[in-house]
Amino acid sequence: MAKAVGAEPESLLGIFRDEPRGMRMNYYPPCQQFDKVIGLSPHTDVGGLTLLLQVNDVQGLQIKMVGKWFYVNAINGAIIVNIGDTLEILSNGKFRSVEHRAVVHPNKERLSAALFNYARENLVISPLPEFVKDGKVNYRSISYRDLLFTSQLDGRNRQERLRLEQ
Ligand SMILES: O=C(O)CCC(=O)C(=O)O
Ligand SMILES: [Fe+2]
Repeated sequence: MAKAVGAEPESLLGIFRDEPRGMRMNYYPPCQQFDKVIGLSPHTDVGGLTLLLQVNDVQGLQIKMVGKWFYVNAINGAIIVNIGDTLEILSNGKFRSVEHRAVVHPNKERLSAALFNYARENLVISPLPEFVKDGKVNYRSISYRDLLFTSQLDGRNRQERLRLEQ
């Protein structure tokens, strides 16, 4: 990703190397009233990259694009890679975190496992100079701690609040 903007890979790698990882296992029981409930509310992940596996190959992950929800339809056993808010800010918006949610299946249970990579807890996150073209900084700085603790399941609101007016 750093190479995509002509930067040294170390500029991004250095931020996540040897830092904590988190893993979440999600279990979604089947629900006949699948159109009236939600498995996991719309949100973006907070960290760098998320590696996500639909453990028992039941689809349920959806992403929002141009105001509409779409199934991801992942290949069986494939790992889905999502971009998180930290990476969006570091990359000055070159890579955008994806708003996603999980829906439930009417008669199949669903399992997913997500591996998150986090930044150093005392890091102040702001766009890396390598990603700032023409001096245009698109995001306010925020401590990683504050970003983490303002995390809520509220769609893309968190990083939209950090975007600077153009
Ligand atoms: O179950 C899924 O496919 C999504 C899980 C997820 O978004 C998460 O754990 O952050
Ligand atoms: Fe997520």
